Amino acid sequence: MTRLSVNINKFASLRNARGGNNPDVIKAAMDCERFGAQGITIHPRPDERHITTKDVYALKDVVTTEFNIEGYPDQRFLKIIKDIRPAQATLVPDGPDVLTSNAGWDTIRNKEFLTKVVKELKDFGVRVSLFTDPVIDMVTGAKDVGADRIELYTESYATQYSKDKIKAISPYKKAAVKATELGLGVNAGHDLDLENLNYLITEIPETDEVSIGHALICDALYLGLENTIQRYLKEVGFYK
Ligand SMILES: CC(=O)[C@@H](O)[C@H](O)COP(=O)(O)O
Ligand SMILES: NCC(=O)COP(=O)(O)O
Repeated sequence: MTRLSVNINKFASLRNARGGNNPDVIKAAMDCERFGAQGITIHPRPDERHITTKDVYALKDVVTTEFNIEGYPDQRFLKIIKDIRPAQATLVPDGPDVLTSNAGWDTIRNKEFLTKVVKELKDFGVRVSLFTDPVIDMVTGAKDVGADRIELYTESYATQYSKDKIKAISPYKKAAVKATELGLGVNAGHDLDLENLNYLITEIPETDEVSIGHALICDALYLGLENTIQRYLKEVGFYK
């Protein structure tokens, strides 16, 4: 069964636009869980453009489902993980100034660095997932550095889905098969939405978890948060 983790970054983007506490990010996390989300994902970027360090510590006390914290493993991030001990840390190779995540790790070139940080995080009792392009060598590299899971970076799947979904999913299926062979769990995320989600899950049923933020929050503006989460749960096959 694939689990749905709701990425709540965009609640914080909206809140930060006015500097007050509307919407309340902590309440939003609790509501997402109440409405059925099986996890909460955040990506506390160094510039605090959305989720702030203060949010991270406040969320620790309220998240009762799987807490997944994403980020580049610099000293700030490592301290957050050490203090919070979430269920999962997802490492992304983002520079501090990217608009949004735009690539998976080169797990071969960064082997030494990743081996060190993956071990450090696993020693905290945290599951470690690496944001990875659907490239076999990168999946093998993720295994070699000691990761527990990969998170397939689904931007190119999402972009190509409407033109040729069979072609779009093909490298992802191969990467997921390889990951499973190697004993790695498989997560997926980035630009997943109500259009492209079900096909991904149908073609890669071994997907352990999807983390979805941008499209889900946009949908919630029209459909309401509870209804939207229920619709995403339906797409991941929760209501069979
Ligand atoms: C790793 C990943 O794909 C997401 O965390 C994505 O980067 C969302 O981050 P933003 O909300 O900052 O775009
Ligand atoms: N890991 C992906 C994520 O958390 C959300 O990505 P998006 O749905 O905001 O593109």
